[in-house]
Amino acid sequence: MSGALAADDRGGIVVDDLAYEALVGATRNFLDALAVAVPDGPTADRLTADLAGWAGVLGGLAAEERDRLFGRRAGIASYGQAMTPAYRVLERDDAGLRGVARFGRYFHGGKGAAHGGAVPLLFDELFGRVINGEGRPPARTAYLHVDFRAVVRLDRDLGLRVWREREEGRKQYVRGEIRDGDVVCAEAEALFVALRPGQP
Ligand SMILES: CCCCCCCCCCCC(=O)SCCNC(=O)CCNC(=O)[C@H](O)C(C)(C)COP(=O)(O)OP(=O)(O)OC[C@H]1O[C@@H](n2cnc3c(N)ncnc32)[C@H](O)[C@@H]1OP(=O)(O)O
Repeated sequence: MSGALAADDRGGIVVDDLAYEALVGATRNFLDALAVAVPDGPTADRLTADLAGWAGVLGGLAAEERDRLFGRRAGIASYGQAMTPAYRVLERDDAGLRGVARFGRYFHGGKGAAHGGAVPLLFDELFGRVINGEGRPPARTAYLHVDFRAVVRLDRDLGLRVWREREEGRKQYVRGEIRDGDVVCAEAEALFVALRPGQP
């Protein structure tokens, strides 16, 4: 077993964050390879069977939402999920965060640029992380506005910045930007509304 960044024991299962981070990274590499590959029939059949086998293994390890790891491990890259482009938080406090992101080939839209839906997806993820900080009631996105200023190119380290703008009762406004060097590729603004007790 690899050394753990953090480990805990969940009903006899020892969680190893380093191993899980590597698994999510391997999943991202797989999706990037899938997005550009042209497999012949037998190769596609073999891969389909392998994937079905692993889906069965993982299916036998399913946990309740509160005990899952995917998107729930603050100490590892992208909180341990592969749904959004990969990111890493470099600095974070209650006011916001700075980090880096990389859009892999899985997020290709066309002509070398990232898919237009992947950009808001990343903003929503980052905004949610900032707004749903320690000790705050959970809040959901009410709206998310994105301005696409320049194409987001794939396989490049991009700068991220997210900051809380203002708060009005349950309403919290947040802004962010994605930069490629000095070029602002996308800017976003969102409203999050804190949930009342019992709200889903
Ligand atoms: C969770 C843990 C995650 C923790 C983990 C975090 C990881 C990432 C999370 C990403 C976050 C998401 O994607 S969340 C998933 C995407 N979002 C959703 O599914 C939300 C669906 N919508 C809803 O559930 C609801 O509409 C709410 C909760 C947003 C608001 O409903 P409500 O609670 O009944 O509040 P309501 O009275 O309507 O509105 C309250 C105030 O906000 C204003 N308001 C409401 N919507 C809007 C709007 N679109 N544009 C302008 N203003 C609006 C109202 O005018 C009002 O202002 P005033 O009259 O008071 O001035």
